[in-house]
Amino acid sequence: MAATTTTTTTTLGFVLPTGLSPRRGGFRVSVVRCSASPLTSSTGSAASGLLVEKPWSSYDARLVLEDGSIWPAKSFGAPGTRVAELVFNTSLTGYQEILTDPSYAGQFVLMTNPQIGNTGVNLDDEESEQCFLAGLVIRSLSISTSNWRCTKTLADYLTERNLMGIYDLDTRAITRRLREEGSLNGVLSTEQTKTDDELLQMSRSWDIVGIDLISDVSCKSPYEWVDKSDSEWDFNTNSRDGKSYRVIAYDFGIKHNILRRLSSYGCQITVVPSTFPASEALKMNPDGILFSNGPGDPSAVPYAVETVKELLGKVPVYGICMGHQLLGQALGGKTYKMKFGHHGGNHPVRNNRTGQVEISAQNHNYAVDPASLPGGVEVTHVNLNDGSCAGLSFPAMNVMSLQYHPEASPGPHDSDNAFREFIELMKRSKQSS
Ligand SMILES: NC(=O)CC[C@H](N)C(=O)O
Repeated sequence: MAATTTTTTTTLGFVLPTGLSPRRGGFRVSVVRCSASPLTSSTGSAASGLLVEKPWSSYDARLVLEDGSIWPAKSFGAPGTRVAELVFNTSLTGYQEILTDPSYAGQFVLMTNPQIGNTGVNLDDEESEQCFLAGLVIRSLSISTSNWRCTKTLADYLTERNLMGIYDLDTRAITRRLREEGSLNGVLSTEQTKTDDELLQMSRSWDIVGIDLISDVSCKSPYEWVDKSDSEWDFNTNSRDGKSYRVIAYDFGIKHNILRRLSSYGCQITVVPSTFPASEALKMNPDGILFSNGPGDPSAVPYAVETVKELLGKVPVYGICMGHQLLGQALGGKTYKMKFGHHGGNHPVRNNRTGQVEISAQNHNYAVDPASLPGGVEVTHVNLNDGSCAGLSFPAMNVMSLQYHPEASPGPHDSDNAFREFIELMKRSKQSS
């Protein structure tokens, strides 16, 4: 496939057919073929300083976005055709944790870090048993893999898990487009028999909004979780009181590091499916309940909101990400879809109670609208990039929640203290009962 068949270069670095010009909010044409790689030449010229293409790699894949742009690329995972929503992630490290975060179900993740794959993959950095995301989009795949924990290359890992991955496309230009136009649906395909128009129609006739994605990623039956964080990676250990708390964790797509952190803080955890009845959870006499992260639209899972409502006020609860959004709704608030969401390990959040700023790990496309919340519900944390709600508290019902990821994995650990706050909440509630 030719990398470029166009004649007009735009300021964003991609090229358009003659006579076309880009404009904010979309394109006048239905199909625009974009430059695959402005830095790479398939003919190769060492003298001109350009990278020389490897003879064995070719542009065998396409990413077709719903705005009509087409991005030729090279595939390094499984073959096939997948439709999903494209989001960009600004984390510099931790691609394996991102690949195994179930909250990415229904999405292609584009990494803004230009080179991925350097450290390969290992058995320790998994955040769930499976990869639920629809595919990985990167600028450059590292040609060498080097890490003492590495057991295989990223390409082999994706292929074994039947996951699509593409590289050698202009991820900066695509990221700018997502920031200007908002998240876009797209189709990733290695099938040469499908026309650009067919793929474009596929991307335009699919929508992530309104779909229940948590039922596919949640566990099917309850289980006990005992693993703690590896002592080599653990920190903050002085703040633990050594007491044990019984916690039920609703699995809407839970990341393992949430469970490891709770366990390290002294919790005995039973993980239950998203459909587990509230009455059954209460019969287990927990000290607290955690509502986990999870993929997709929080207003598409009313049954989960009902479960949260039934538990409110009966036992201390803690919501993380999807769990926070479900709590927001259960308290009477509304959630909305953000323009392009927050995905990365560099999001500043202000804790309104302490005035301190935490750099946090985030991954969400929806948020709770603070104006829709009833009196008594306090916005405890604010995302400093855009002022959106990043945390809630409703002391009258022992509720606390965060829109972001105190468990990091990947990302900074500034917010780990939130697990201790949940322990304090359970302790206070136990003492007063
Ligand atoms: N990490 C999560 O829990 C994601 C929450 C929700 N699915 C969103 O995209 O906003």
